[in-house]
Amino acid sequence: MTDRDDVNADEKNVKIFVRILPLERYCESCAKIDAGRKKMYVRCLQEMQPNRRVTWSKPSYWCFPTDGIFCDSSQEEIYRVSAEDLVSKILAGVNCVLMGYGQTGSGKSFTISGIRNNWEHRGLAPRLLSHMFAEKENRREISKIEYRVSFVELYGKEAKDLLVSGLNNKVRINEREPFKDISVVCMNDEKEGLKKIFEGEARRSIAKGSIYPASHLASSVITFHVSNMSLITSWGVVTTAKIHIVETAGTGTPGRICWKTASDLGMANLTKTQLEQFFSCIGNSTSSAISVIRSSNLLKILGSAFSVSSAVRFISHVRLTEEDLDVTLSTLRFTTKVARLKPVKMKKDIKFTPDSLMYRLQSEVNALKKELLLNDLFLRQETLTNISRSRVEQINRGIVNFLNDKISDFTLFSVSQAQVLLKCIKDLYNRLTAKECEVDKLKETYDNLMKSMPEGSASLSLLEKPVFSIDDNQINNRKRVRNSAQFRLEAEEVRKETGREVGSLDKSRIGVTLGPYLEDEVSSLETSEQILKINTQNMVPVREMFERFLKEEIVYAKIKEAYDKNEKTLAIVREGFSSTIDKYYQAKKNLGDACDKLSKHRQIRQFLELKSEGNEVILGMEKIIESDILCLQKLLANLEQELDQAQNRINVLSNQRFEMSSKLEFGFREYCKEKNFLLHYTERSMKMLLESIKIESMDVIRKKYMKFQRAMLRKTEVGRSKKARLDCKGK
Ligand SMILES: Nc1ncnc2c1ncn2[C@@H]1O[C@H](COP(=O)(O)OP(=O)(O)OP(=O)(O)O)[C@@H](O)[C@H]1O
Repeated sequence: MTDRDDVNADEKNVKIFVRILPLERYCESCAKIDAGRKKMYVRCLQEMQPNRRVTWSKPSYWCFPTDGIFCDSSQEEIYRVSAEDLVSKILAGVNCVLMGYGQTGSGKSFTISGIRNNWEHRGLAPRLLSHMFAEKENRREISKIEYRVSFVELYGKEAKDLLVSGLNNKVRINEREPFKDISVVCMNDEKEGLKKIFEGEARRSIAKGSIYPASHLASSVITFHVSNMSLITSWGVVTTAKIHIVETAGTGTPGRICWKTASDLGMANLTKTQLEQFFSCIGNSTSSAISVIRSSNLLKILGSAFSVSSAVRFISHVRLTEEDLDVTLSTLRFTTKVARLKPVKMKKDIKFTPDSLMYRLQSEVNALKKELLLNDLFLRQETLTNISRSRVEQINRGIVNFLNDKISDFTLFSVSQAQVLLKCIKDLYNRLTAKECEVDKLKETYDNLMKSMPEGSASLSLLEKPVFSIDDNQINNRKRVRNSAQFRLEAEEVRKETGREVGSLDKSRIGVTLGPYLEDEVSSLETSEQILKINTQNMVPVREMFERFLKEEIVYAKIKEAYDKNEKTLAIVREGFSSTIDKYYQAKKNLGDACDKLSKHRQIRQFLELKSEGNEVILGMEKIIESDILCLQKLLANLEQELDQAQNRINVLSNQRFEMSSKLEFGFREYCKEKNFLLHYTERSMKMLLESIKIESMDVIRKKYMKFQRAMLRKTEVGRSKKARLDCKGK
C-alpha cells in the first residue's frame, strides 16, 4: 500500500452521475443543465402533458443535483471522472460498485461495455480492466496482485453464469455465499480478462427486433475479484475486494413502442423498485433491508459491497425526449435517493498474510506463556500435585549438587518448585541444627564430667568384705610373718584413715622420711646409697626383692595371687565392655540411619499423597523400616543394660584391685624397711611391679568407657528436659 492508495476518509464514497444519450434533436424545453454540469433541471411533467399544454410564462423544473453530468462526453472522460479512482480503492481493500442504470436504449451497454469491435469506444469495464492490469504491473515489486472475474445475468429469480457455455448455465444465488455456484475465473492478463468479458457479453439475453444491435433483457453483473498481497514483509497484509460492474435491465413503460415485452419491462422495473426500496432502507436506520435483499438476486450478489461504506458510482442514463420525460424523471428521482445517502468512512478488507499472521500469533502465544508463568509464580496457581515425582527427585538432586558446588545455578520455574526446595533445605537445616545441639551438649557434658571427676578413680570405694581368705594352718606355720603382716595390714588401715601423712616416719629410728609426697625430704636423701628409685632402669632388683617378699610373706603372696586373678577377670570384662560399646554405637548409628530413611520416605509419600500411585509401595517400605527401628531400639536397650552390668562389674573388680594393690604396697614397703632396702617410688611404683596388661589398651578402653558414660549422662538429661516440658504442658 502506498499513500496514493490510502482512501481519504472524508472523500464522498457514493457518487451519482447522469449521462445523456446523444440525440439528433433534444427536447430543449424538457431539461436544462447548469454551467458546472452538476445540476440537472427537468421540466415538470404536468406542464408537458399534451392535453394540458399551455404557454407557461415561467416554466417549472425539478432540480437534480449530481456529481457530474455527461453530455456528449467521451468514454474516456466518463471513465476518468466516474471510475478511474476505483482501481486504487479495490487494491486497498474497498469494495466498489459501478452501476449503469436507466431507460431502455439510453446507452447503458454503451457506457459499461462500449461498442464491440471498436477499441476507441470501449466501455468502463474494459477500461477498468486495462487500468487494473497496468496497476498490477506498476506494483509488481511490492505487491502480489491477483484478479479473477465472474459474469452473471439476472432475470427476475433466474441467474445465469455467463462464463459457462451452453444452456446449463443457470445458477442459484446464495445469500451468504453468492459466488458459491458461480464460476470465478482467474485473469492472468488484460487480454484474458477481456476475452472472458466478451464471451459473457455474447451469452447475454437480448431482445428481438431492437433498432440497435443488442438490447439486453436482463441485468448483468461483471465482478472483478481482487486480491492484493503486500510483498513487503513488515507490512504483511493482504487486501481483498470486489468491484461489481452492474448494468441493469433497461426500464420502460409498457404499451409504448418498444421491442421489449411487457414481461421484460416489468422485470426491469421490478429491479428498479427493489433497488429503490433497498436504498430507502439503508437511508433509514430504523428499517431493515434484509427482506429486500432476499427478494433480489442482484442485491444478493452485490451483498455488502452495495452499501454506504463502499465506493459506489451510479451512472443514470437518460434520453431527453418529450415522450421519455416521465421515465427520465423517474430515473433521476431514483438517482436522487441514492445521492441523499449520508457518506460514511469506507471499509477496507485488510487481513494479515498467513506468514505474518503466524508470526504475530506465535509472539502472542509466547507473551501469553510468559504471563501464565508469572501468574503461576505470583498467584501460586500451580499446586504441588502438578509436580511429578521425578521432578521432586530432580529438585532434590539439584539442591545437593548446588550445595556441593557441582552446579553454579539452580533454576526454579514456579512457586511450587520453590516450596519443594524450601522443604528440602528445611530438612537439611533441621538435621544440621540437631547435630549442632548434640555437639554442644556433648561438649557441656564433657566439661562437667571433667570438672566433677578428679584424677584417677578417687570415687571408688573400698570393699567392706575381704576378697580373699587365709588358711588357718598357713597362719599357724607362719606366725611371725602373719603377725608382721597383720600388723602391716592394720597399719595400712590407719594409713587410709590418716591419708597421706602415713608416709611420715620417726626420723630418730630410721633417719629418713619415706613417702612419695614429701618431695623435699626425698630430694635431701637422694645422695644416700641406700635409696633405690623405682624406674624402668632399676626394676630388676626391686622385682627380685618383691618376689622374695612374696615368698616370705605368704599372706601377701595370697593377696598377689588374688590380685592377678582379679586383673585377668578385669581384663576380660573390660574387653567385653569395649566390644559392647562398639556394638552399642553401631546400633545407635543404624537407628539414626533408619530414622532418616523413614522421614525421607514419609516426605516422598506426602508428595505422592494426592496421587495414589506408589503410595502403597512406600507405605510397605515404611513399615519395614519401622520394624527395623523397633528392633534396633530393643537392641540398644539390651546393650545399655549389658553395659550397665559390665560397668558395675568393672567397678567392683577395680575396687578389689585397688584394695589389694594398697595392701601389697604397704606390706612391701614395710618388708623393705625391715630388710633395710629403702625404696623411693612414685604413685606408679607399685603399679609397675604389679602391672601385667598393656597400658595402651587400657587407655583405649578407658576412653570408650568415658564416652559411654557421657552418652548415658546426656540421655538422662534429655529425659529430664522432656519430662520437664511435659510437666509444663500439663500445668
Ligand atoms: N453516448 C453514445 N454515443 C453514441 N452512441 C450511443 C451512445 N449511447 C448509446 N449509443 C447507441 O445507442 C444504442 C443503444 O445503446 P445501448 O445498447 O447502450 O442502450 P441500452 O441502454 O443498453 O439499451 P438496452 O437497455 O436495450 O440494452 C446503441 O446502438 C449505442 O451504440
